[in-house]
Amino acid sequence: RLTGSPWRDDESSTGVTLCIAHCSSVQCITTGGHKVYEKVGNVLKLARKEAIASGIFFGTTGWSGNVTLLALLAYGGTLVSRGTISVGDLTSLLLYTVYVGSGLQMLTVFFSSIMRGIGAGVRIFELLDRTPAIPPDVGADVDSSRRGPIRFERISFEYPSRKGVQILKDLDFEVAIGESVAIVGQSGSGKSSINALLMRYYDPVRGKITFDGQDIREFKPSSWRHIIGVVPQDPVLFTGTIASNIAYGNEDATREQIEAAAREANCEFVWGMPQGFDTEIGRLSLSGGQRQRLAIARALLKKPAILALDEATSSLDATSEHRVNDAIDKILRSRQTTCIIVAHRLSTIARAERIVVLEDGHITESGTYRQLVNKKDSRFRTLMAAQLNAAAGESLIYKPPEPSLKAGREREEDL
Ligand SMILES: Nc1ncnc2c1ncn2[C@@H]1O[C@H](COP(=O)(O)OP(=O)(O)OP(=O)(O)O)[C@@H](O)[C@H]1O
Repeated sequence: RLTGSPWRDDESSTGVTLCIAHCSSVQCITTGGHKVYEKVGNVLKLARKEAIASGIFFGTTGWSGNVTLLALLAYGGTLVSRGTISVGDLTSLLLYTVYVGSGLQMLTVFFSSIMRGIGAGVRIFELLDRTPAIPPDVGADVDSSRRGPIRFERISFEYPSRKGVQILKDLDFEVAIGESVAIVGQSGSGKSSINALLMRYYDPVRGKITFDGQDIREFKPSSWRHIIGVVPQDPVLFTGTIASNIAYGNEDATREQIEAAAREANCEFVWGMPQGFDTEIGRLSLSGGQRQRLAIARALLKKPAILALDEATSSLDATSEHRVNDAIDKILRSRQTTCIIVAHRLSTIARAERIVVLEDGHITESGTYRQLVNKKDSRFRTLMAAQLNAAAGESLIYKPPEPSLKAGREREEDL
């Protein structure tokens, strides 16, 4: 209780923090931010309680201090008038009492500040003391120049927070060096979970993932993650310059390397900015497509052995999607990097050399774009029916990317 403050009320303070962080969503969903007022109201109630409690405490101590002084003055005055003590004695006594009293009062203020500090510290230390299920610095280092196939061997997986719900069941597939594989499936089929396992945010319940024949659990997670470039659906930017955002995680990168990665990722918009790579940006100060391309540049700067694209084009408009797909194409064409692409958009999926269909936690279909599209009653066709029909209708308008791969050539004939 002593270490508490209104901000120790986790539910309310987390609610307020979330509401402020996502204020635009809150405003459009609740048309007036009622939730924010509700949460702020809760915090305000607690703050009022705290203010009343400290008001009573400081009021009482201040009042009793003053009453003590007056009593001393009255009693001391009578002693002086009787000649028992001198005026000097009384003055010294009063001064000492004032010093000791104000010292004690400062001690109580200091004490309450310390208690608040301890309260805040406890939360931080609770977090720091948590033992990660996957220690980030235990295991063998992975040489950043190492290349090899990735194998998902009979993987079964369930989230620790949802025991008993199997997300992946006996998942078995391989991605060769430099190959690009698109994972397709219905929403919630477990596509992103495959990436989460690859990144070792979680370990499978059964089975193993191997890289170059070695179980990835033998690698030090921080070192393993260093050879993987990730482009998520909603990339996070940090407050700082564009250059520092691209170089995030690669602090030793030179300006030339940063610019080369930006060029490869089609970040031409950076050169159009008044301060170029030194332009200061915030969390959301670029468009979705620009953020996506910046994330691709960030991933490319690592020269990753594996590139995991997780719905990188799902939320983009046609122009941004085209620019991002073009950047992805350049990577696929170089064949230096093994690519695992989780995507919903046909235009992105069709760029991969091989497509695997994920259903009910395992792979139900695998093949090139052409094989799956031409296969009668294929699951891929059912899943992509709407987009395939739209693509068929627009086949005269839709221009597929430069076919650098065999699969690309096949796909071009089909679209
Ligand atoms: N952190 C988590 N804890 C518990 N369950 C989760 C977690 N993340 C995802 N899930 C559940 O796992 C299942 C698969 O989720 P996943 O995100 O892998 O699907 P997805 O195929 O990528 O979906 P989408 O295409 O909509 O992104 C879903 O049922 C989801 O509710």
